[in-house]
Amino acid sequence: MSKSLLEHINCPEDLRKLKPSELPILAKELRRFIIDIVATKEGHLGASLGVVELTIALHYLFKTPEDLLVWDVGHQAYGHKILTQRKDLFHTNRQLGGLSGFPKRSESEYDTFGVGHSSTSISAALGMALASQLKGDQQKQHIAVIGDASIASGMAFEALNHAGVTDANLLVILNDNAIGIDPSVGALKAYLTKVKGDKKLAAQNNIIKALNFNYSGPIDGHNFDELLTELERLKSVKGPKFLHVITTKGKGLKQAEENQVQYHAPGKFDKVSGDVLSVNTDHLPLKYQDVFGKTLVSLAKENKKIVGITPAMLTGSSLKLLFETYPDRAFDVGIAEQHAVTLAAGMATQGLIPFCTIYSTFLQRAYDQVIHDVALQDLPVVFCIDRAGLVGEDGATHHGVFDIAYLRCIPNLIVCAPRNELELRNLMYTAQLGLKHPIAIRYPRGRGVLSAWEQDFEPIAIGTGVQLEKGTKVAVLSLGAIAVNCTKAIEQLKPNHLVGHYDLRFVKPLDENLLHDIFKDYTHIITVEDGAVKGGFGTAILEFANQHAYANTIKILGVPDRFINHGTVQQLQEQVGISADEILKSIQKFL
Ligand SMILES: Cc1ncc(C[n+]2csc(CCOP(=O)(O)OP(=O)(O)O)c2C)c(N)n1
Ligand SMILES: CC(=O)[C@@H](O)[C@H](O)COP(=O)(O)O
Ligand SMILES: [Mg+2]
Repeated sequence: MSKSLLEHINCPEDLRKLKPSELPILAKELRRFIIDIVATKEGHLGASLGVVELTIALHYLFKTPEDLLVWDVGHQAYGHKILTQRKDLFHTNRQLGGLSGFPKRSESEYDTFGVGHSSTSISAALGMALASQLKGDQQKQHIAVIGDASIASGMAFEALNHAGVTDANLLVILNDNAIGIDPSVGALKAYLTKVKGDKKLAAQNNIIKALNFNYSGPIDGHNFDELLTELERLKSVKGPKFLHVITTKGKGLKQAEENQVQYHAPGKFDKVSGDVLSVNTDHLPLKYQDVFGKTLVSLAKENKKIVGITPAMLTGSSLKLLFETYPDRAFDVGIAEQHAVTLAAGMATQGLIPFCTIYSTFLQRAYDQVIHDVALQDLPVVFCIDRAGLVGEDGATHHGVFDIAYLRCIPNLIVCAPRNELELRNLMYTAQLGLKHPIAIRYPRGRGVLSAWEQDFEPIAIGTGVQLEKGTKVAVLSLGAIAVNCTKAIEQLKPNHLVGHYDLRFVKPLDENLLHDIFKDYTHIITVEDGAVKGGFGTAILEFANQHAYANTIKILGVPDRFINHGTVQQLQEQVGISADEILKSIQKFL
């Protein structure tokens, strides 16, 4: 039986031995390879399928890894990984100990820049190009591949603005498929749509040319003739260049082309039919994101001041539920976390109650806006911080483990975490009752723990915790949803009189009355959080103990001072010592 082309290819040097006429065959095989593995191992699908031809063309024509290729976000880089020495390992993608789902410098010399968060590629590639210039290297090519949603972000614009006044050897490739995770938004999207239909506009009234780039395109990103001809030409064009490529997200798998939102990361699917494997989830608790979305709709019905804001995670955060009910009161601002936060601040100055929902990891990008625009002016913005804690397979770039530490030090800001869906609802309810300060409510990725999550709203007094279990010797203090692991650990000790369990709920302000009682009643304290130990919840408890000269032993469980890679949430919690079993071991040391 004759071997496939892909079987012969371990690295781009092998690829470069192929004839141009063989590339479409390779593209077909590469697509099949990606589909077959992602169907069972899960991961990001649509984006990688969309850039198969572009990936092959880039490695075919450029001399990678000497020429530097930077992928933006990196969720589209599966083809790149497979063609750059990782084909045999690709089945381990995103699993514990396996390949990362994103380019990563420590994984391969072909991964020139670590990514996961969007809109960094132009800055990084420009930095590399300027470094080459300073080193006197005239030969090296520097290429950033960025999507239409990612290029609309502030960071990407900052980089274009800089690049346009340099003579750096930089090629920016815009992979325009008119969609991010959800359909792309904004005036730039409208402009790009017009350019696709009206080539004259691209030639005359061109926003990229105005920034001093040599613009070409739009070209068909699935057509090798067009791609190879244009990329070859651009190799010898000096200075900053911009190639506008049109592709279809999910290309080559019918369902992925037709349902681009779902097939961004579809979970398991049938590799032959392409259908997503339907799992009956009726008996399972809702996802936290849906409790947020549904609760916001209920609150917005009663309180006309409520609006919702998301930076490009309309589906992921379930803000789409508000959008479907009140389209005028829900804002998807694109990948623009900084803008989302300051937009919320502006709205709050005018008496609106903005619920700004942002993944914990992406809020990192808007840190100054949280401090300078919201907290400093004490504006009552409600931050609903989704994907807080370890998120699993997306890994180090996406774990939401820093927010407790980076928010707790900000004056005026209330920081809390619901233990379950009811508490999430009640905290959201409390937040729109005329609160005079900003509040951050953090909750995890995935499902909650309750079946009866929808009950009458009850306000929660700010800065109050609750006793879940009374003990005498060891007090376990948890913050938020990680309480479930503590409960499971303590249940294994039954009959238990020694171990108490308290959900502090608020890391700021702390429930000092409750803490005084705990420190008086127990000798040993164990704090548990799904966040960074340095500066986090446990540290807050330690500060309290020091301030009041308590001498109890305090053990802090949480995410240690290193980046945590990918794996299932359960595996990673085990690894860092916050799974039920690991918490139990820590408790037993004090018994
Ligand atoms: C700073 C940041 N915000 C949000 C995200 C979540 N995110 C990942 S991919 C994506 C959409 C990217 O769209 P685009 O750049 O058009 O690439 P495509 O998926 O179409 O290939 C978003 C919003 C992110 N990775 N980084
Ligand atoms: C690549 C990226 O940043 C997103 O696609 C992210 O993986 C979404 O995470 P959730 O699956 O938690 O929505
Ligand atoms: Mg796109």
